[in-house]
Amino acid sequence: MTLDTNKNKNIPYYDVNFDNIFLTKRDKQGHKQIIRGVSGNFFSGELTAIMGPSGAGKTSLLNVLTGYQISGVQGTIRCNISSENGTGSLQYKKESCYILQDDCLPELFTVQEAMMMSCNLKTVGLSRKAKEYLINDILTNLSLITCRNTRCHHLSGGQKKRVSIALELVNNPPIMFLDEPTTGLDCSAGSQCIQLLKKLARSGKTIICTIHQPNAKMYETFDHIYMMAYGKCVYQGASTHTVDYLAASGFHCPIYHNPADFIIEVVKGDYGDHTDMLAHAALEEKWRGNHPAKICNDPVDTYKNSVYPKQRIDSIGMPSEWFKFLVLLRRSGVQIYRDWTISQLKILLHLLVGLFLGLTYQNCGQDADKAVTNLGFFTVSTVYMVYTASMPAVLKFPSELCMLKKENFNNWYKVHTYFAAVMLFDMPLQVIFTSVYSLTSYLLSNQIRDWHRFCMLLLLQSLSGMSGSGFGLIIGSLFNPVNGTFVGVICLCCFFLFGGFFILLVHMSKFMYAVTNLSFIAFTVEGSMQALYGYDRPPLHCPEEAEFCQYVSPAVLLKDIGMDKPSYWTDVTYLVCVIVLFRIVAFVLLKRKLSIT
Ligand SMILES: Nc1ncnc2c1ncn2[C@@H]1O[C@H](COP(=O)(O)OP(=O)(O)OP(=O)(O)O)[C@@H](O)[C@H]1O
Repeated sequence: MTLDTNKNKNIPYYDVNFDNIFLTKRDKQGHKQIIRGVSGNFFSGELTAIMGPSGAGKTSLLNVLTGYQISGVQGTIRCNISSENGTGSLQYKKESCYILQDDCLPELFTVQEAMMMSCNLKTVGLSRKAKEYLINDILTNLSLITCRNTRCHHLSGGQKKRVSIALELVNNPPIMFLDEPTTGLDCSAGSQCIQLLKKLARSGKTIICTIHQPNAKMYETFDHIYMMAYGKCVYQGASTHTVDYLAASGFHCPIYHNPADFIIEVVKGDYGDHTDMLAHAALEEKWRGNHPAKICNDPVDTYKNSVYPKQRIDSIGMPSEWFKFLVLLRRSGVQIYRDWTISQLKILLHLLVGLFLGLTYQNCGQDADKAVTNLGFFTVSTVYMVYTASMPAVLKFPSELCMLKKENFNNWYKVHTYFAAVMLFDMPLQVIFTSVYSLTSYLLSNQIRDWHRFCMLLLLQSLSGMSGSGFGLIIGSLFNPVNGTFVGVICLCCFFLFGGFFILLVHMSKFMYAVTNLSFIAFTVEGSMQALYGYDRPPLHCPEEAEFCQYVSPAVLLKDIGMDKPSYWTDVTYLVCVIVLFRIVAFVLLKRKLSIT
């Protein structure tokens, strides 16, 4: 279907046409029909508002039109992209962007930095100067130039909304969907936002947004109103035709009454249930405004000095996933550096805890009388490393999910690119944290001065930290932060129980001993004891004040606690496998979470 015939052929104009759309969702009572056979046309150059009372199905319709919601959808969505080059839904998704209600901005970055990141992730072939020029252009047009150096978490609600729009404008998408862009904004910021959208629409874009009861002036700004009630369309036409439409259906809008308020009152049922009658009346074409709305002759007059005069940005192309990986890697690095709670504070805490535990277990390392206490020290150290690595990881995905969902859906990057960048930063960070803790506690607890053994211990402790963070990522992908913290702690307690200290391996039944194979903590403790007491370590020192030292011989100690098999490298291999496995599972779960709609 070609909806557009007389527009400038050099510039792609995309109209969206949908026909007989149904959306059914399952809930406890069975199937619930949320959208009930709606159809319509949204033209380029027009600013369309999807309106309706709360629960009418506005967001659901937007989710369906954007492709955000796939399951339970019936009907057809067409866009003249498909009729032009046959690339269908993929191309439609590429040409459109969806700005969700929550802004989900990179909080620790300035507006300028966030824009540059968006540019780097969505454009290729532009010099840095050209990118800066483009950013300047967009920020000027969106009145954001004065806050370009402000970090996103310091922006006002209206500024945040405009930054969300600015980030998507970088690659100049011809179709823009926005879910409640004025929610949370005051009257003037809301009007400013709608004026901006109108300006963008006039540059040739198809702009569709959901909106809650706008004031009369804002209502008139919209070219096209798509009114919904109870999952049906009860009016589609120009905002200026609303009063006439309602009058033709027998509802007379009082003078000085906001038509937007009046039509909502009518469709909500304040004057009786007339949904079916209005749904039928809404099929009439005559209420539609003169479409398509007049498009500026110069399509880039929104961006007067644009670096893309009369040229679509997609002709410049998208960067490779490798380049995006590098951009995301840098973003992760800057984020870690700027968030002092996940970098500087953690290093300080690891140092302090290392001092505290080192002093608590002072002189346990070489004292034959305190050999079993030393086993406690390694268990506590492993518990500490695993716990401190896993709990932040439990919160990692939930805290970034909003931004990840938005950016991934709008084709900024693929999930595996994001995941790889995040993981690459996580591992060296774990090694740094572990080194700070291990070195301090190792020296203070007076362990054997053998750097080879220390390095073996460090390797194991680092691997246990990475396993812990992998475990945390799995929990974070499965549960929300509250449930995740709870479930995570319970699972870790079970792992700790089978760690080989709270109950010695030699005191377990065969079955329970086999269960310890599931605990990566058991492997870490065993490997640590092997590293420190194995490999023909000379006899331990028995202090004079002790009457009898049972464990002068390290080999006897290892035998008595059931860790005498030389298994250090097996333990290392096991932990490496656990790290890989946990991360693969976390990735699959994250991908699944992002695709559930
Ligand atoms: N997963 C679901 N299971 C069952 N019902 C659902 C589900 N998701 C949405 N609904 C129902 O679908 C209807 C439409 O929801 P939607 O969010 O699209 O409404 P809306 O018009 O955007 O409302 P609001 O203006 O309040 O945001 C509501 O009645 C809602 O309760």
